[in-house]
Amino acid sequence: MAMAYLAWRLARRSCPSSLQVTSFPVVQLHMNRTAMRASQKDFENSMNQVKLLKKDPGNEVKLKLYALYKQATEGPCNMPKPGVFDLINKAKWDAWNALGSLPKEAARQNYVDLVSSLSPSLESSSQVEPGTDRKSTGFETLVVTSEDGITKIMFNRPKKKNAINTEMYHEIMRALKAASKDDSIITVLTGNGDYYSSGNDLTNFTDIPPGGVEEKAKNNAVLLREFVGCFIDFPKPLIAVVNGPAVGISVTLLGLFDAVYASDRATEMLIFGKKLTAGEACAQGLVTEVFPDSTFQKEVWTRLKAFAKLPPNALRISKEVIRKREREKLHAVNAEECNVLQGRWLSDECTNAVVNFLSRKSKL
Ligand SMILES: CCCCCCCCCC/C=C\CC(=O)SCCNC(=O)CCNC(=O)[C@H](O)C(C)(C)COP(=O)(O)OP(=O)(O)OC[C@H]1O[C@@H](n2cnc3c(N)ncnc32)[C@H](O)[C@@H]1OP(=O)(O)O
Repeated sequence: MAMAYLAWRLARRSCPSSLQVTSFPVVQLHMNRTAMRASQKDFENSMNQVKLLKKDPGNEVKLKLYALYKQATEGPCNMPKPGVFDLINKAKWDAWNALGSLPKEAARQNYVDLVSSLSPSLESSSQVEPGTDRKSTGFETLVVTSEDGITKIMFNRPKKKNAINTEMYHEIMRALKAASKDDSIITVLTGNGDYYSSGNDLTNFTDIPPGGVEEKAKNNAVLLREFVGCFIDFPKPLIAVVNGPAVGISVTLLGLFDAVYASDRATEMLIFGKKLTAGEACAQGLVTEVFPDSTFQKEVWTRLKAFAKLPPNALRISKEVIRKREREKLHAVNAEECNVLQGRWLSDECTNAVVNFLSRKSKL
């Protein structure tokens, strides 16, 4: 973690204005009424599409749809918690409650995204013009969509606060590689639910291979180096839309983004065991701009859509000019950090921290 922070400081030092340089001209746009209606219309279309589904999407998806619908129409869960034996209502309550204070607008968007991911047959009935809104399937832990020149990679483990498990590390790398080659202009990372991400999934440390913990630590270090390397080498403007609290590696990675927009609901950015509010992270240069949660999605996506209309080659070339001066150093710091981490993962301090977290429920 310390070294990732160093990478961030290094990036900022060697290019003090890098956030600004690739944070594009400020375009003052306001959500117009057409856009707001379209969003509500998409939501209504999606509700109709759900009724037309030919295949049962399964209980987990149905619960997600239920929760997002309730959140989008009524806001945060306001029902008393059902008793333990009332299994169905308890599952519904849990799903809704897990969305925390996710804004209605974001819930509506997530509902639309989820519905359009459910069946390829829906796409033909969708009113979206073919080719303007594409969803990549084949991801278990992400929802990846491409629309209006923006590829959106959304962490999609809201019940686990978007903790990054091994599968998600691999899928993020795959999604970034695909986004670097697709026809989108900018790429956005964001989280589904009330968290941006709670960082490394601590259960990653529990699956020990036959070679023991040393082999595990070594494999993790190799993978982590490749993972962070994908962010260092990503060629297009990369934007983080930090919709809620962010922890650990999800925070340290922010230094490698070109712009970071945070909701003021991201009250916790855990770094070095210290909590920063989004405003404090902004003052430190880790976040580009903070928005009130009530207007966060609207303001940020309006801005991003405007960025995506900027000349793509100029954006890429600007990023390359900046990044090439620091790329070598960033890779060197990344390699060093992964070596240090490989040792730290074998320490008693790390084992104790993981065991404490994983056993905390049994202590209650
Ligand atoms: C490339 C491949 C390499 C693979 C591995 C090595 C990579 C190493 C990367 C670098 C190393 C470290 C950097 C880090 O990211 S360290 C930070 C790790 N994160 C944490 O310590 C946060 C732990 N979580 C919490 O403290 C809390 O959950 C919370 C985020 C403050 C939220 O609290 P809450 O009370 O609101 O919600 P809670 O009930 O705790 O959580 C809901 C469910 O989500 C599960 N969960 C949350 N975070 C994690 C996590 N990080 N790992 C695993 N599981 C997590 C939690 O257990 C609950 O699950 P359940 O409902 O009990 O089933």
